[in-house]
Amino acid sequence: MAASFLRPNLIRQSRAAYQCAICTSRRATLLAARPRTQYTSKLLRPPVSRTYATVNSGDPKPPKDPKDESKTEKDSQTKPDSKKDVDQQKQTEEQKGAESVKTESSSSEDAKDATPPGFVPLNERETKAITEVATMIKNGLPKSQSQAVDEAVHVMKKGGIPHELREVLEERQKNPTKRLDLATTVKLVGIFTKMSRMTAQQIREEYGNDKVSSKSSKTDGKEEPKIFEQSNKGDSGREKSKQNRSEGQKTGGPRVFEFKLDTGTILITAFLSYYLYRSLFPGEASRDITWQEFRTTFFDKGLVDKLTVINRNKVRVELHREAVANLYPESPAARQNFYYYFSIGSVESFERKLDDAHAELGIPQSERIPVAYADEVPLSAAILSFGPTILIIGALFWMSRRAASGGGGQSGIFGIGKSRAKKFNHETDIKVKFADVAGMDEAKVEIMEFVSFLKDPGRYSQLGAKIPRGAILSGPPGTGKTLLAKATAGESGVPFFSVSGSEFVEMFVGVGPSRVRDLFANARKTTPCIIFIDEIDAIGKSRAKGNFGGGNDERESTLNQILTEMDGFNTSEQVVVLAGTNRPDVLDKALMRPGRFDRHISIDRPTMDGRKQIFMVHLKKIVTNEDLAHLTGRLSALTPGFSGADIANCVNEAALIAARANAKSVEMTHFEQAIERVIGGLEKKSVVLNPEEKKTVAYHEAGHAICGWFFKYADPLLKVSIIPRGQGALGYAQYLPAGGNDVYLMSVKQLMDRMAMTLGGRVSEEIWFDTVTSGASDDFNKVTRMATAMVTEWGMSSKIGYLNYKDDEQKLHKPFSEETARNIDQEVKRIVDEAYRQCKDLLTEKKAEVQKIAEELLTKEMLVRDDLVRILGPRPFEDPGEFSKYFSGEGQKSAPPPPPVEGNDMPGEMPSPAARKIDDVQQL
Ligand SMILES: Nc1ncnc2c1ncn2[C@@H]1O[C@H](COP(=O)(O)OP(=O)(O)OP(=O)(O)O)[C@@H](O)[C@H]1O
Repeated sequence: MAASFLRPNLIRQSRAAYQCAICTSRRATLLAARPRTQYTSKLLRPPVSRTYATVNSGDPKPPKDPKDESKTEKDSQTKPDSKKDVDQQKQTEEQKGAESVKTESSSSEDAKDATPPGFVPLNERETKAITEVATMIKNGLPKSQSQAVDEAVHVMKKGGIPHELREVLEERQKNPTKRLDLATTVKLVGIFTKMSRMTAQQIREEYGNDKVSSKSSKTDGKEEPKIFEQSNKGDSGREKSKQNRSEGQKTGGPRVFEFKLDTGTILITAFLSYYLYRSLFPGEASRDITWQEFRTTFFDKGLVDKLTVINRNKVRVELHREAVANLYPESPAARQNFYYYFSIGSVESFERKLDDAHAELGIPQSERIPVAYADEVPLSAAILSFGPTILIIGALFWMSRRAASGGGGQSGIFGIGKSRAKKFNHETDIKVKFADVAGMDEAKVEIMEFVSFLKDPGRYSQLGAKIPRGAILSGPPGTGKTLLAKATAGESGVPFFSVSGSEFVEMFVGVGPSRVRDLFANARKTTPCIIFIDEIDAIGKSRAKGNFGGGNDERESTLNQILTEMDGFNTSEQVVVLAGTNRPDVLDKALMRPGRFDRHISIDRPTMDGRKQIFMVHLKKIVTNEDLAHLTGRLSALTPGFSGADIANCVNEAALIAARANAKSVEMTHFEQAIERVIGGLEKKSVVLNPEEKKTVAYHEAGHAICGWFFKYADPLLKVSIIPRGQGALGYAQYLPAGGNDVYLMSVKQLMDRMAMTLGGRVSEEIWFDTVTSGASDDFNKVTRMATAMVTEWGMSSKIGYLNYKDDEQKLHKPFSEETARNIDQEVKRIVDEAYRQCKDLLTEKKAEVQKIAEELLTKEMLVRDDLVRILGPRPFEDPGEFSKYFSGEGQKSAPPPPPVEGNDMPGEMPSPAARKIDDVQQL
């Protein structure tokens, strides 16, 4: 705000002020010698003269009388050099002032209200003194400047003088012969400048005010003029308020609100105000000017200290700060770090111009203004170039702060190398004991050794025995590997670190090994303890195999780190590492060598006995009134191939079904429904088959059932239904595993009977309908796989011989010749054709039985083993083994188990009674 109206003044007034200031400076002579005619009075005249003539700020400025101007100039040129001259000068000034007032009065006759009232001329003594001082200052100034001083004096005579000037005057009066010293001269120049500027602005404001003017008109000459009365006003105001306050207290009048300000409040307020002011009106740090402005305003006046050419296109003007500050205390140029800039076309032209200017002013070579050259990057460009870096650092900082604030320091960028292992405390978290792990007796014996080592290491060390570092628990999903590891920790009463192999893998390089290090470091702090790494195949894959297609260095280095850490254990360190995997075959050999995972404990799906025990464990948790021995036997017979997790799920499912039926306890039917549901999926009542489709499904299922019933080595049917279930299965059937026991070996006869039974559905359709359906595709798939395995793996084809061509998906080329391939195809087809013939012969022979079963199915939708016995008579072959014990009872609602599960070497292919029927637990 201030800058906006000061700027023109600065340019106009700087000349007058400067000319005085330099009287005492080194360059005074130089400048005095300068041809002064170059300054035109019009250009240099301070605005005071115009302002003074215009009382009302809103009025247009009256044009200057050229006569007056020339006259003033003429007067200014007169340089009094004696006391007489001074008197004469004084008279001239007075006369001029009077004339001026007269001129103003006459020029404003039309607008009387514009006449400035209340002007109090100085008393005679002061007038004389001020004129004297002005004369001294004017000495050596160009005439235009003298005129400016004259005009300031003129204004002062009307408006009064400030205290400082009065002091100077008094000093002069005491010692009239004394010459003005440098400090006083500078001070006086400042006062004159300020005076003229203040007069220009304030007279308009102060004396345009009627109230003030009427008040002022009453003042006599002894009083301080209004424009310098502010401090007095303040004092009297304070006194008045004091007076008011005491009066108010006395009279009980309105209380005057008082602000009590302490130093702290003042400082804070000052700081806040400054901050607010700075943010609203940011101070200038630079200002652009033109060459001409530079020349006339600064250069010609000797205010320039140094010039710096920046980036060859701009020049920074460094001024003599003290001189500028003394002359123009309010000018921004007086501030530190404020610079003027002007643009140049080229450095050469600038240098030429500067040389010319120096020459013009007659400045000798040795005193010329120094010019420096610099390359500077603008702040904005610097910020821009550093922007991305700052942004990244900021983001990292922010992320680290976030990491530190949440997630216990394990999330975020700095927690990335920390192990994610969950630590279970044996006292609070791990309640699992070996009693909770049913079956797997051999595995338990193996792992028990770790428990006794952790409990009593001395027993082993005293005999010099080294305890195995760890064990790999391998087996199909849900067979209780984690449970066994937990039970080990629970039994030995040590902390248990559980982590999944995949948690070591991150997208950042080096995170895996670092997490491994961290995990083992933590474990060592809390020895004895157990580390359990689940799904270790995620990192422990064979390095040779894993490298296929580019390799995975990160995974390898994680594995190496595990190997190193396990090697690094002291024999005394009681840290046992257990690892679980479903794919022991892909693990790196180095992991399995003695000294690392010494023990390899294979946990298979539970046997009949194991299932019984597992059922027993889980049945304890639910309410049932059934005979537990019979129940567990029957249920385990119904669930061949079920893993521990499947059994746990079944028991829980049964409890849920019972709860849905509002039963008081869980009954056998609930368990059977649960098993059906686990095997076949939900009944889909919404899928409604049309009668023709239903008939086809019924005859399809009847074909399977008859085959199962009359082929000796096929699996006899326990239950069949044509209610759609699961994902697109239109029928559902359960069979007793062949021979009534868990199957470990399959003979050619068994395989042929099973294949024939699998084809029973399609053959029945062919016999009973004009056309066949797509419902047997899954059957064909199974049959093909069985026949292929017979030919290529089990050596059951005389043509191919005793060779194993097991299909390996990772191999791109078949390991046999084209001719062998053709022979394999022929043999597979031959076997399937044989099975087909066997099936067709049977179903043609038993056409009536097929029809009976199918019709019954269509009416009842579901048949159990007893229905089959009723319709077909007892099965012509004895059912050996334990199964008969649980399924021979009359009227028992049977829910027979699914077929045996395909193990590594077991076929386990079963017929699909209907399209996409799910009858193999492995497909669940
Ligand atoms: N032998 C068993 N005795 C009792 N419950 C068992 C047994 N095996 C499995 N379970 C049940 O199955 C659940 C899952 O078992 P667990 O998590 O140990 O399987 P896993 O072999 O580690 O599976 P994955 O290989 O998928 O990790 C257990 O919580 C438990 O309820």
